[in-house]
Amino acid sequence: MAIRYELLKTCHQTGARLGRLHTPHGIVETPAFMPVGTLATVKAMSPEELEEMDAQIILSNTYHLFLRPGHEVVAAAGGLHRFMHWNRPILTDSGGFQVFSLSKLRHITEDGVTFRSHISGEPLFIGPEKAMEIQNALGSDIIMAFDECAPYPAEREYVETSLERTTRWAERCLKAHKRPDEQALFGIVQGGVYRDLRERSARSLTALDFPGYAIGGLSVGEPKEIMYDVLEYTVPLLPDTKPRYLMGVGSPDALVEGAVRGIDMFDCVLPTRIARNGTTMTSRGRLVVRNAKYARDFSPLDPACDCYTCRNYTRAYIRHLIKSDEILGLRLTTYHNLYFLLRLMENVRQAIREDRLRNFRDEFFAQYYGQNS
Ligand SMILES: Nc1nc(=O)c2cc3nc(NCCN4CCCCC4)[nH]c3cc2[nH]1
Repeated sequence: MAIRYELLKTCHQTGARLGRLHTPHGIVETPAFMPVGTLATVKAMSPEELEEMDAQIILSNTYHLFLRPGHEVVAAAGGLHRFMHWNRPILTDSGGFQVFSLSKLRHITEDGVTFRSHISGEPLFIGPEKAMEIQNALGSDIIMAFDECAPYPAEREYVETSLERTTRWAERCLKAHKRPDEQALFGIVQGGVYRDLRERSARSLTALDFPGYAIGGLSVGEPKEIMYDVLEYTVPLLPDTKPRYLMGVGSPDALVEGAVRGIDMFDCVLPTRIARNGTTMTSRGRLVVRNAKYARDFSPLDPACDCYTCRNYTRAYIRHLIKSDEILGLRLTTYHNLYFLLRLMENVRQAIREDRLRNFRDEFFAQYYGQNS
């Protein structure tokens, strides 16, 4: 078995669970947040800094690495872990979502998706078999089925046709996957915001007995309340002995609300992306450090944070760096934002251990969202 999920405890106050995901590159305590390293690097962070802040697992992208440098180059380096000098677990997304969010002139057929590279413009193709070939070559510990993430909003019949094809693609992925003992293939539940379609997708995929399940098709512009509704009726359809991964979700409220509803794994570019324009996450809410009001503020980004950035630098200095486009500026804000979310997930795990996640959520939200409202 490539991975083993150990269910340690279910929170009595909520549907949250404490787990341990055993992978060939180490153990992931769940619920866990996965920093996104799309191009084989978590932007502005070194692997040593990610280890220092206790990032347990990171995400990388099939689509991007297929285009550049090419999965054959990564394979020749000995795989993604060797290539990027990261020896903890890696999860790779399968490319479906990225083709739609990045490339032009894409065209879906039963075979897969033809598109033009957003870098060179050359015509390319990815389908289930190609997505497996690329991820097998990358050597990530967890790989994702090739799917279509239906847009939001989308007509019911579009979502239905799409989920039926995604299920057929999932079966083709299972057949094409060459290394099931070393790399765990997760199925991805689709179905948009239609309850009966979500149930159909979940039932079809659980019948195929994947080692883990992702909930896709969310965090694509739908209101958060709708996302939480979809989780309420989709998560219970997934086996509780296997990990559940909510794709593309990473704001503090959505991480806590997702954990409350039984999600074990999350990923999002949010913390690293907003850091690069000087927006930081603090225990008292978002702080846009480039704002003039911090020009002479010699306190840390977050007085309640003990990260490298908050122990050694001030808002005034970080603001100066960001305004001056100094590389150290975005490194410091990135370090802090990732540290903040990783600590948040640690606090969520502790709250589950103590059966008080609902209380924790209320206290955290009052601090994070209260002051700014
Ligand atoms: N294979 C696959 N299938 C999905 O349905 C999927 C659904 C997703 N939904 C998101 N949302 C990302 C939202 N993100 C928020 C911060 C700014 C950039 C976009 N990422 C996703 C990735 C996905 N990957």
